[in-house]
Amino acid sequence: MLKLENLTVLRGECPVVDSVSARVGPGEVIGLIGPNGAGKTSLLRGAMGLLSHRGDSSLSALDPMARARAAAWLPQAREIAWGLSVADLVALGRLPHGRDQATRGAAAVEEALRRMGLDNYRDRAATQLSGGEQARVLIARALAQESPLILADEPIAGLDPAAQIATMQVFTAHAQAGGAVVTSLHDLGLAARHCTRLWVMDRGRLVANGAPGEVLTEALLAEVFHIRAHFKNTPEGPVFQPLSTLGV
Ligand SMILES: Nc1ncnc2c1ncn2[C@@H]1O[C@H](COP(=O)(O)OP(=O)(O)OP(=O)(O)O)[C@@H](O)[C@H]1O
Repeated sequence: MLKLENLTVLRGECPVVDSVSARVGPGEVIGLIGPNGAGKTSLLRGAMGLLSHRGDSSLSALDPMARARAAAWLPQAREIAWGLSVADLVALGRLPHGRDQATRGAAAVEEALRRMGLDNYRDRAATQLSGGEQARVLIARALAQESPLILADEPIAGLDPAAQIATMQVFTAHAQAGGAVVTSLHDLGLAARHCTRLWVMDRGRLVANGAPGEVLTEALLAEVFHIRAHFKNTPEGPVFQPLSTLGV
């Protein structure tokens, strides 16, 4: 669903993502983790073809409409400027499908509103919602797009705990229905619990790529995140708790 080959992303003249190669297949929820400035946003934007890059991303070669049908992009900046109703804003996710899918489109919008718990918000002006509510509307817009792949940049930042878990569960459901998600996030506990695989970025490089239990080692947490943490596999899934910072 996504293939990155030696993807190097430039900000101006400066490479901020260094020769990343990775693949995403159906059924995967990839958690893209790493410290501030590690290159997570740049990797996602480069993969979408939104930043100048060297190397290849299977998405960047597509024309914009085909790319939007292949992948929904949820950027980190989530200010809503248009005073549309929530339902109309979520319906914008259908644009890549043109007019010929009007019936399917209405159903997809309803499903997206339901999944993000927005049924009772449909007629509200999106600009008059709280920050977390607006974030849920934008996730719903991405779901309504019905693209097999979702690339999301910190989609759960600013959501309350229930909405964070619900969103990760929505991503899991999307993957289990044959899609895939790549989402950056800073909550390593949610990453460990809800992601099938983690990509760890550090100073522009992909330094680990594997199952949460394999990746979140004491050594990696110290080296990349400069923290000490408690990690335990429980019957309810992995539990991860950062404990203290380490000197850098
Ligand atoms: N517009 C820009 N121009 C130049 N350099 C930039 C620009 N935006 C980001 N950078 C630099 O690129 C590097 C990677 O930034 P990026 O936003 O991809 O990191 P990130 O891992 O998403 O960080 P965060 O967790 O803070 O969101 C950083 O060193 C940052 O300073």
